[in-house]
Amino acid sequence: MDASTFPPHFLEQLNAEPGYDKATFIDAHQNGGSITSIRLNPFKPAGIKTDKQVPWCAEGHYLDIRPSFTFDPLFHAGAYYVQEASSMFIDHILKSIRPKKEDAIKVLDLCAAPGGKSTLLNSALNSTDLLVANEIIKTRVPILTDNLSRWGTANTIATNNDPRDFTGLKGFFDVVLVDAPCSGSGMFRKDPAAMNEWSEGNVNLCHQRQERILADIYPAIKEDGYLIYSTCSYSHQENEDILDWLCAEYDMESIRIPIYKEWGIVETESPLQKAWGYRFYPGQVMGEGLFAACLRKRESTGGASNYKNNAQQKLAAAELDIVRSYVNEPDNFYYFKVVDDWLAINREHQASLNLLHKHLYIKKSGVRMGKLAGRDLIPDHELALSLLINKDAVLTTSLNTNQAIQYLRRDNIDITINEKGWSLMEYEGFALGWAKLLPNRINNYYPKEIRIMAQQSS
Ligand SMILES: C[S@@+](CC[C@H](N)C(=O)[O-])C[C@H]1O[C@@H](n2cnc3c(N)ncnc32)[C@H](O)[C@@H]1O
Repeated sequence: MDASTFPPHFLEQLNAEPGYDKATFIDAHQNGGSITSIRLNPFKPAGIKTDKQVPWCAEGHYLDIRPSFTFDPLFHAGAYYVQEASSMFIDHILKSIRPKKEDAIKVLDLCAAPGGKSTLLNSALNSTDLLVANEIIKTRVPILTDNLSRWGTANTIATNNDPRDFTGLKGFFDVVLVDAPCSGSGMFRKDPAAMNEWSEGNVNLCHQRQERILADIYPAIKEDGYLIYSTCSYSHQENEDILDWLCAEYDMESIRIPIYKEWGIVETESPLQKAWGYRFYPGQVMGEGLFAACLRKRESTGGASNYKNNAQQKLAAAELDIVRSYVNEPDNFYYFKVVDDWLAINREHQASLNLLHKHLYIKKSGVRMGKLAGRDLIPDHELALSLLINKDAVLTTSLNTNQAIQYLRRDNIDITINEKGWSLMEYEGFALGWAKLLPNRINNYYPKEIRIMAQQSS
């Protein structure tokens, strides 16, 4: 890749951007190779050996070689997420604005699929904090809910809404992340084909869409709450100009995020309002292109105090007892039914859930536990991957690597087991899903939609 490979006018525009160094940038695109990084799940510590830590995220690690994640059962168990390192800076922003996790907060990840930043935010939250992960595009919701399920927590709600649907939730969120759809130049190194999509016209369209999204979501931020804004674009129009527009249009204050010089991140100020932003250039940081900024809302746009709603479903006590027996510390959860499915969410979020139901199209809430058939629970995949499952209440089967791959392919598993009934299928102590053990065979219940389809190269 040389300078002539970039789209016309792209490098010219970059020349004017703060902190940009042409030679380093082009060299990183020509010779930089690809950087592999993962982020460990703090709720599923698996003792994974890694090479070097991502400086701005304690759970982020670089790998010297890119292994085949598809054929690693721990990946499917949710022990880690494969994430580009610069994106993990959002963790640093959240921890900077909330150094102590004292009062519970409500966080919205507005543009969430496939869920990289949702699982990042979730890792930094307590179970008493709520994370709402929203994705506007329906076909992108399943990957988001799968990734949240793998992470295993019961304090998340996934929704499928347009940003304007949140206007009824005035002042509801303490923190809103808008990881905006953008022109994507920050991903050129990873995905050179994205260069064909880039044009100045598209940058302008992205800018307009970003303003629309932010205007729609602004009322849902609480007074003194925070907006974290990020893009994977280098364009001023999508970054500093957006900060200028936000500060001019609304009563927002820019928040300066502490960074170390060694990290290689460029701190910028927007031209008019002097709002701080953070630019990541490949070659200067060990990661791809990113822009991030944080602002505090200084005004009230209504809401917040009215949000009390404790509508309770009538649940049969005998059924509830069965469901609770599958849960560690069952008093920590609120149980409810959606059609025949039982679900559980950290109990602090009952009122939020009821309220969100009135405004949004909910695609996942807490953990789906399964259906009752008489006194038996037909367990759901989400329950297997969740942190709330009481392993003393179920059979467990340990699989070696080959058996785990057979299981994840939804194939027959070469194993002899003498027990009968639903069994949690585990690899190195981490649950992968369910199987039903029958006298002469094992029924593999790994979900079809996420089974491994690829062939392993020898
Ligand atoms: C940069 S991606 C999000 C990546 C995600 N935050 C992550 O870290 O995994 C932007 C997301 O915004 C969504 N999107 C596209 N148009 C949108 C709109 N008008 N309003 C809200 N979200 C939109 C896209 O479907 C996409 O999932």
